[in-house]
Amino acid sequence: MEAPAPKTVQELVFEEEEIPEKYIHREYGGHTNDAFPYMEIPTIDIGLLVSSSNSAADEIQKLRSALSTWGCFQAVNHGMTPEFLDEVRKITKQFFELPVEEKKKYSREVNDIQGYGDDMILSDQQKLDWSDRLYLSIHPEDKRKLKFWPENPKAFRRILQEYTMKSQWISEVVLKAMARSLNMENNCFLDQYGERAKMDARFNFYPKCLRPDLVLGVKPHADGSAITLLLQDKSVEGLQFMKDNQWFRAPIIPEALLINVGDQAEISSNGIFKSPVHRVVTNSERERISLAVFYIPEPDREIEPFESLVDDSSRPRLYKKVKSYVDIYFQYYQQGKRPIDAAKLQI
Ligand SMILES: O=C(O)CCC(=O)C(=O)O
Ligand SMILES: [Fe+2]
Repeated sequence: MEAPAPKTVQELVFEEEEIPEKYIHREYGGHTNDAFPYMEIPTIDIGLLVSSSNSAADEIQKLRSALSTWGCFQAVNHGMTPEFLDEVRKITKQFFELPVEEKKKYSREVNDIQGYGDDMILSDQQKLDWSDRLYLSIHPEDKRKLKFWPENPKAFRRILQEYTMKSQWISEVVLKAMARSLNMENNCFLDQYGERAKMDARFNFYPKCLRPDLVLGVKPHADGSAITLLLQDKSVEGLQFMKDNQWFRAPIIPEALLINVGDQAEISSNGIFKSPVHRVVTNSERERISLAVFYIPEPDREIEPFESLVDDSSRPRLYKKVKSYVDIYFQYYQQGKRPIDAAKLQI
């Protein structure tokens, strides 16, 4: 007989008073979000990146500087209206508000990432994240597993389809601008990642937690993607980025998408762009949602630093060639290690 599926965090909140040991992070400092300073995260106008105006060059310089320091920026003027972003937040909330039994129609299978559920358990010592998720492959279309795509709320599939198309356009604009900012040919990232690069969506739900000082919504990690587009909750903070060994909280700009470098673009750029370590803290008063879209190279592509960014004297090659990075990623992540360390060359 199969073992019963583990409880989602939402069920724990309803049924149990004590926080189970596997969620408790002993090393976590027990601070609330407002104990941390805000990061100075740059805002970039996506419309300017595609324009031929004089300000385009300045914006591209700003992008390079953002991605080589914080590794992220707030994207505005990206073609999605604030009303549309609110609709995306609304279907996310509506899905997680459904009764548990209804959501379980979309439960992921034990060893598959797609579907609804809690943190995937890959190691015995693993600490669990205080969040429930719905993980869906959204592009290319033949990678979709529609049985996991909610039919309730009614608008879910239509809105996700539109969000997918717009996110793809934004990702391509950003990847081309990243190339130009390095004085390279427009399509070099896109060509390395392949025509059938994937996009996966992760809808995150962070229930309230009576002891936010003991748990983490998401443990510290850097993304395994090439880049990630994040739609934050409109009013509840929780996301934090690490820089120079200190945590900073990410501010909310309701109409912006927060875009960050993932490990694979750090590798392609030979370390010029930084894949930032980030985490999510929880909150005793309010639940929080977010939606991350990961842009992931085709699995059989070899990802390695561009030749033109390697120079034996001034900028030695920092990373090996990697393939199917996302597979090694999860093994490392769940043991609390940084997967990109596996790709580093000893210098
Ligand atoms: O919820 C957030 O703000 C961030 C989530 C995140 O880092 C992720 O899904 O990889
Ligand atoms: Fe992340």
